Amino acid sequence: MAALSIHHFRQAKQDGQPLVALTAADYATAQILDKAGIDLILVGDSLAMTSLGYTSTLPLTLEAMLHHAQAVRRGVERAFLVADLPFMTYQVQKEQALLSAGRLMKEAGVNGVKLEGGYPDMVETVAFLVQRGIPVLGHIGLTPQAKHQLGGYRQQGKTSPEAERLRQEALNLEQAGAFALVLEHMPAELAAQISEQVGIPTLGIGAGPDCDGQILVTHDLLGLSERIPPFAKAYTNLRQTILEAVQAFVVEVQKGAFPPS
Ligand SMILES: Nc1nc(=O)c2c([nH]1)NC[C@@H]1CN(c3ccc(C(=O)N[C@@H](CCC(=O)O)C(=O)O)cc3)CN21
Ligand SMILES: CC(C)C(=O)C(=O)O
Ligand SMILES: [Mg+2]
Repeated sequence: MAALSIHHFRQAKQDGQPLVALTAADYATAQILDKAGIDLILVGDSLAMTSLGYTSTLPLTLEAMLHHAQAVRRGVERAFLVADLPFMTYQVQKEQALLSAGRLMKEAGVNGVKLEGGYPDMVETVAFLVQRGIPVLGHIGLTPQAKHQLGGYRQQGKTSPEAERLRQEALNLEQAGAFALVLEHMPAELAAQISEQVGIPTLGIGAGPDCDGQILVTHDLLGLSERIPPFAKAYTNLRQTILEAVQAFVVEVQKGAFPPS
């Protein structure tokens, strides 16, 4: 199976073919997503919450991200593989971002990185990485690493100056060379406008149906999360399924039915 390249994303937008992206944090999940034909697999820093039990994405280290990205890499043959740059591994200066992205590419074999924010310094950082051959996925709207600045995981871009700022950030990130943009938790109409304005594809999460593709956290889709954001959808309830399987094992062992004699 041929691995997808950066060109697939622009082509999909031109063809009006919706892009599908999901997160993964381990080998088995990555294999299943890849088999299902997902276009992009993100080793999202949300794994700090879904897989590690933290209450935000802030504690995740670059070492922990490398460990998960390496596991995911072994399970992916076709999808374009992107890792989030963890909090404070890229914001200090653009050289820090380059070194962090470089480690993820060399030590985990990811195809690109995602970083949060479209403010002028971050746009410069994106250009710095792209010029040095690193595909960058932008991320604007709700940027979870800024939760304490934003006052929680609230929808962004609700006022008209805020919406205008996000439209400008999208254009600036496109100009800097980002190959696609994540639009998180913003009004559907704003995400639709941004998607029409930029030539690169947008991947929406809580950003309505008119993005060029959608991304979700796999734990939410599978019903493994304790709570899911208001915009997510659980397509199954694996918490319940796993509980029932484990309870069946407990019962069989306790009554001597497993292993069979
Ligand atoms: N499992 C999981 N799924 C995600 O989509 C996700 C994460 N984790 N972790 C990182 C961020 C956090 N996300 C979230 C989390 C909660 C809300 C949420 O509940 N929002 C409510 C209340 C916001 C508030 O006032 O604090 C809302 O109505 O917008 C939204 C996005 C999206 N991302
Ligand atoms: C939800 C996506 C966009 C993300 O950044 C993550 O999972 O960390
Ligand atoms: Mg993230």
